Amino acid sequence: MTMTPLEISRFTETLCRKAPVIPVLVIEDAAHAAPLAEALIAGGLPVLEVTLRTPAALDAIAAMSGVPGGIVGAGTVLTPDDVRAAQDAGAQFAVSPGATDRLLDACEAAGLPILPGAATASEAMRLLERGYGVQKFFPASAIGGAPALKALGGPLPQVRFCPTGGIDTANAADYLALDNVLCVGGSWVAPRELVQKGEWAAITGLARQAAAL
Ligand SMILES: O=C(O)C(=O)C[C@H](O)[C@H](O)COP(=O)(O)O
Repeated sequence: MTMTPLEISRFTETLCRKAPVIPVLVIEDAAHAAPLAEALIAGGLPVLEVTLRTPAALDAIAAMSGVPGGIVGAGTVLTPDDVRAAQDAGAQFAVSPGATDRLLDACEAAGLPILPGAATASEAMRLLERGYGVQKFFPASAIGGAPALKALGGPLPQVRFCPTGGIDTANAADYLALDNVLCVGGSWVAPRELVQKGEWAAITGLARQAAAL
């Protein structure tokens, strides 16, 4: 079923309001997917983004989709093929570092809500013109961090963001304090080493801290 940009924006706004942090997950072994999802959900982070950057990503999305209480999406969605593959695997939403018309067309046609990325006023305006009032701000810290996002909020207060890229416990609160920030995305809640070692309780601890931000 197709979705309009407005319907997509409503969906992504609800998604971004579920918890202050969306974990960005790079999964190398699909066997880690279900326990990792359980650990993050137990810590209070139900919205999970699995980046399509590893061969295991689609299997990981499929495995995580079976975990109760979670909402699993695909990150690094770049092409219409990615949109199809993510949806087939069970992804309920897509996240992209930027946005192209081809990608947005594919998501709308497939009815896969997308959180499209913007890094400048012109990119944010272009998305807004098409009906996307909820956007990812990427790569957040490298392009000026919370002060840059606050400045964008002056002329563009109607755009709400999920900043991602270089965010961790030390700076997440600076972003979350802004009126135009709904939530932040970050990989810090699922460090590679803890995932490799299967230290799920430690990951639940990090999730709990993030959920309390
Ligand atoms: O490719 C995408 O769609 C992404 O979502 C990229 C991520 O935003 C960053 O890779 C997360 O950045 P860190 O939290 O600094 O590790």
